[in-house]
Amino acid sequence: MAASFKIILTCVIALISILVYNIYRKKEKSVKQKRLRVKELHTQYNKHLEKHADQINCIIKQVLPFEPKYCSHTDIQNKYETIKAELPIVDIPKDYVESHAGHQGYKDILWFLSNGETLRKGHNTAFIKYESHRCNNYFRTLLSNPLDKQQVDSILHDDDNTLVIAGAGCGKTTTVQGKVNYLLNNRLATPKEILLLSFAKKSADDLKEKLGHLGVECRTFHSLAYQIIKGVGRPADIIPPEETQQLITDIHKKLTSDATYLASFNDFVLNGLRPIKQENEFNSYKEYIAYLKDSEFESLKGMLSKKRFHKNDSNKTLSNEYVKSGQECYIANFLFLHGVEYSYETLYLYQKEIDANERYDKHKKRYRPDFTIYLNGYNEQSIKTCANPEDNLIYLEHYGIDENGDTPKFFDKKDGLSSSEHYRSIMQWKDEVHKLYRTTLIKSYSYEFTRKTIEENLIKQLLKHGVKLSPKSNKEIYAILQEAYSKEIDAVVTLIQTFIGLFKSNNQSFEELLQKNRDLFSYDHNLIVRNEQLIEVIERIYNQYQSELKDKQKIDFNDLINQAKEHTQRNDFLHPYKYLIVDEFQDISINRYELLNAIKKQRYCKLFAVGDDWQSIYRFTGSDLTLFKRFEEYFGHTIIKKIETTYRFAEPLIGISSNFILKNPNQTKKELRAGRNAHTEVVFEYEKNGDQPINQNLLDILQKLYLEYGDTLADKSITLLGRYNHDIDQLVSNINPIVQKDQNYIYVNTELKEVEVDNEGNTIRDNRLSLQKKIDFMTVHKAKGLESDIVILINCETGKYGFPAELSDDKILNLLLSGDDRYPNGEERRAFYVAMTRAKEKFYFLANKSRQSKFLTEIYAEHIGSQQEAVCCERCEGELRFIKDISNRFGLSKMFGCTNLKYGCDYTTFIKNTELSPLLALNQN
Ligand SMILES: Nc1ncnc2c1ncn2[C@@H]1O[C@H](COP(=O)(O)OP(=O)(O)OP(=O)(O)O)[C@@H](O)[C@H]1O
Repeated sequence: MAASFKIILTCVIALISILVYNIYRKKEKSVKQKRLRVKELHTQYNKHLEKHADQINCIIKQVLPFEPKYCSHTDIQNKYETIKAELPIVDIPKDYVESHAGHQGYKDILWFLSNGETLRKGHNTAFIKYESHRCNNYFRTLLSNPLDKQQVDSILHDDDNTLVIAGAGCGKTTTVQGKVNYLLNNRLATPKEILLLSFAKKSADDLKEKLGHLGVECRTFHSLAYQIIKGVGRPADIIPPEETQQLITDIHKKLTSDATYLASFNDFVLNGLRPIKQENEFNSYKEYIAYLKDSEFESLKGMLSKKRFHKNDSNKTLSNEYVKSGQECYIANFLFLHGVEYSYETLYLYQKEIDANERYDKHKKRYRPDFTIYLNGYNEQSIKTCANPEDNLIYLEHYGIDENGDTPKFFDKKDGLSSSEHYRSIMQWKDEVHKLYRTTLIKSYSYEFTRKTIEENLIKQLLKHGVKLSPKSNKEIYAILQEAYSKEIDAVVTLIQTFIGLFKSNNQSFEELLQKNRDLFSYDHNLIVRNEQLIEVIERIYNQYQSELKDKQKIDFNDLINQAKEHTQRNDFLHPYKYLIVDEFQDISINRYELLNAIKKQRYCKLFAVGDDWQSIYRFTGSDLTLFKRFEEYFGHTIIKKIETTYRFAEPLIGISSNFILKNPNQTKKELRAGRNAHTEVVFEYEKNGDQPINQNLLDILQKLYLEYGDTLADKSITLLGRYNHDIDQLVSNINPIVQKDQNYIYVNTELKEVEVDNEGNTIRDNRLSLQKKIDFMTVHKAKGLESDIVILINCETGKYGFPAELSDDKILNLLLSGDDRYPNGEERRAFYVAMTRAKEKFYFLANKSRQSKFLTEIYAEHIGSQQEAVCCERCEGELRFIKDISNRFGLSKMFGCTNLKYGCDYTTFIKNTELSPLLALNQN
């Protein structure tokens, strides 16, 4: 037993020993192998260092060091490329003990490869610091004014792409001048290697005047494109933009002989241009009134009467027919275009009888049904002498209720009733009145517009009551539109021109656009349909336009750019440039970007772009803000710099204008500051005479200016700005203070006075200035880039042709614009900003208060309104106007009414004379 145990134990011990031995052997072998591998690695690495000793040396000496100049993103990428091409990279063994002479150099190269970007930034910061110090005197004396720190900093940054974001009057052109001079002076480029580009001829000529003598090429994009095409040997016959516009207008005229085209076009002018919104879309009465003011619904009949009256047709009387909603405008036009004789809001036949009973209810007093329709050849005048008028007319009431009989949510509650209950009680009262006096009443409802049954129902009811309908032909309708809505027709044609310009610049297809229309406006079916209708019209014009260009063997400006891009892409044209410098970069369009990109891709060159996205106002020539906003996504690695000191204007205009433009969240944040210790005043001047020409207001402004400036006023530059050329028509010729008027200026001849009397009535000062002055007038778009001591913006009103001009901001353009430019009225807001920033010393907003633009309301509320007591209508926040004095047992009081009565707000209030606030007292005038 004991023996066998011993044997077993011996065996176990022997086995364990063998196991332990084996483990030990294995470990020893592995250590040996590892040592061998490390040795091998070291040998390999040493061989690598030896083999590439020259390259390592060369890289250390020639590639790694930064030259004493700006190192661009491409420069460092080139260094990486050189290193990779010259030196295969191997890992340094972890426990390598430095024994080789090349080791440290190799290590430095590896470190450079992983830290190059940080090194580049450090180098550039140091270089710019050094260079601005070195060139301090140079930049101080280069131009008439010393360049400021941000301008110099922008110039010295010399990356692949540099975008300089400027403010108005911050010296964009000055910075471009500085850049060109610096490049030439430091031999970074020869004159032939620099191309200066701008968008408008005026600005390219300005650059030529300032820099042409240095031998650099200054061009517009179009002249560059022409040059490229000419170089290829096929000079094109080009039609300029004015002719393009004329051609599109002519094509439209020709197409009006086509019945389908004409029907679609007429329908768009009548119903598509200002789509009718459902009243329930508005949250407040204020919002609703603002929409009515912007849309300015005027019936065809009203417009015709106005036009004929203003043509001095003595047989005509003026009947202003401002309908109170888009739906009523639609009904009025429907009646008119079906040959139905009607009048709008005429007093009810038995109004006197009703008034005798309804003394205190204003909804029932002076009852005016919406439409009075005359039968059997009668009209508003002849019915007065008719023996039995009720047999020859019917009334039409249009009720603003939905299918459940509810009113829009912003309607007022009344007498303890909800707005719907109150409205329905009035409807019932009207039914009773017509029954009582045996007059015929037909009705239409808001919800019929949603259901699209309005026309069908109207026709049915009118025919039932013996109204003869004689619908006008499309040709007749067009002739009426030409007379009544001529500006609308022009606006649609201009919209089509803008659309075609953007369309050609974007290289999209109509199929793509239709799809985009469905996707983008999926929330609004009516808008989709309305856009499709317009796209159909545009496509007809576009096809004809392209085929006429082909027949005439001509190309337009967009083709010019597109063709030049293709030649550049095919290397038909080889560019010699090292630098592309673009001024006014905010005006860049998709096809101009593609041309720039083709040049850059063909052979490396740097892009230096200067622009101000706050002043991008050339959307109608194809400019797209996205290219500015997302510059780096389009052009690659970019350095962004800002120049924010404005040498033109100062506070408070800087604050007011910056605040205004930054309401659009898509605009770049900038902090403008004044470059001189000055003050630029902003003045709100409200017209006193309502619809009178503004001559007197202008005289008042000049008189006030005289009190401030004295005789030096004669030397001040004064500019009148308008949104449209026709804004100057608000000024009337040949009456004081205007002696002459031209499209581009007015000539003022007046005497200004400064008279002061003491307490006894003795004159202590009597200064007079006989002012004969030419005051320039121009549109905001023309004024871009210009400046004046005093600027007066004369169109600060609401409406289709107001400012913002609602007709120019059509949603259909969103199909061709990127998301960055879809802020409501964004383009008009920028144009308003451009207007404000032309002034050096004083900026005037001149407006009629009851028609003031929403832009002006916004600025006024933010900068002035808060300092004054608000005096406005409690319902729609419109201005109150004095109506009459009232004397009753409570004493003397005054009646005020809302100035938005024209748009349907009949709010009135009575204020005791003793409680009148100073501002309301002022409103009596
Ligand atoms: N560093 C400076 N110091 C003083 N004045 C300067 C400086 N830079 C530019 N200016 C002046 O400011 C004015 C506006 O310059 P410039 O016309 O280049 O501005 P801009 O940015 O192109 O203007 P806008 O944006 O309105 O088109 C010019 O009179 C110019 O001489």
